[in-house]
Amino acid sequence: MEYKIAPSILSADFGHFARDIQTLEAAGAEWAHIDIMDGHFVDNLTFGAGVVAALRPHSNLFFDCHLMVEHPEKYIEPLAKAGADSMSIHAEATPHLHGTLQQIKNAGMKASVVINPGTPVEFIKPVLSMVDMVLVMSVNPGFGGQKFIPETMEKVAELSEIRSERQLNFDIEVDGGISDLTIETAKKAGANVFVAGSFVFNGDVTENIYKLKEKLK
Ligand SMILES: O=C(CO)[C@@H](O)[C@H](O)COP(=O)(O)O
Repeated sequence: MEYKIAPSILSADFGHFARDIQTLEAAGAEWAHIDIMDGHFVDNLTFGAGVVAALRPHSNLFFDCHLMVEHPEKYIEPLAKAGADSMSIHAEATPHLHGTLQQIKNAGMKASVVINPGTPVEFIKPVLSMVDMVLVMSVNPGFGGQKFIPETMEKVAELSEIRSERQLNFDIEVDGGISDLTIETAKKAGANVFVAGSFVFNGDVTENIYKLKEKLK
């Protein structure tokens, strides 16, 4: 599995997204992680497909959109049109998980399922054969700058085992509290895509991405 750093623009300068996303690309980040929050599923409100569409002409990065919203199905068409590459939806957010993931794939995007720290892997077993990625939240969703929850890595290890047992192919992404101190723990558990917000944007972005990549060698 290829390792990927996916900086979260939740910690970027909201007045300069285009500039900051170009800095990420120049610094060697593989993906841009785009946190879409509706103020209902989580207590924070960010932006929607309009901002994704506005950023698309400024970057060739893979746009990894993490939907922390109720009714994620309503965002599929707008995000596909906006140029999103991937859409990650919370297992806790819809009673129609399988159908919504299928709709995402039909719209031409990669489909990913997300689980909160309190949600077991068991809950998403029925969709593992159809997803491109599983995102394991290593903090409770809604805000950047929170402390990494190490227990969530047990779920990363469990997913990694299921993947090899069932000969599946999905990426495993971790999100929340990832820094140069925690990334190795996530890597050892079996993750290959690492979201980092505050660690990347607090200080020199290029240097911070380099520090994360060094830990993956
Ligand atoms: O989805 C979220 C928060 O809900 C994340 O993507 C955060 O943006 C990660 O921020 P840090 O924990 O790396 O500061």
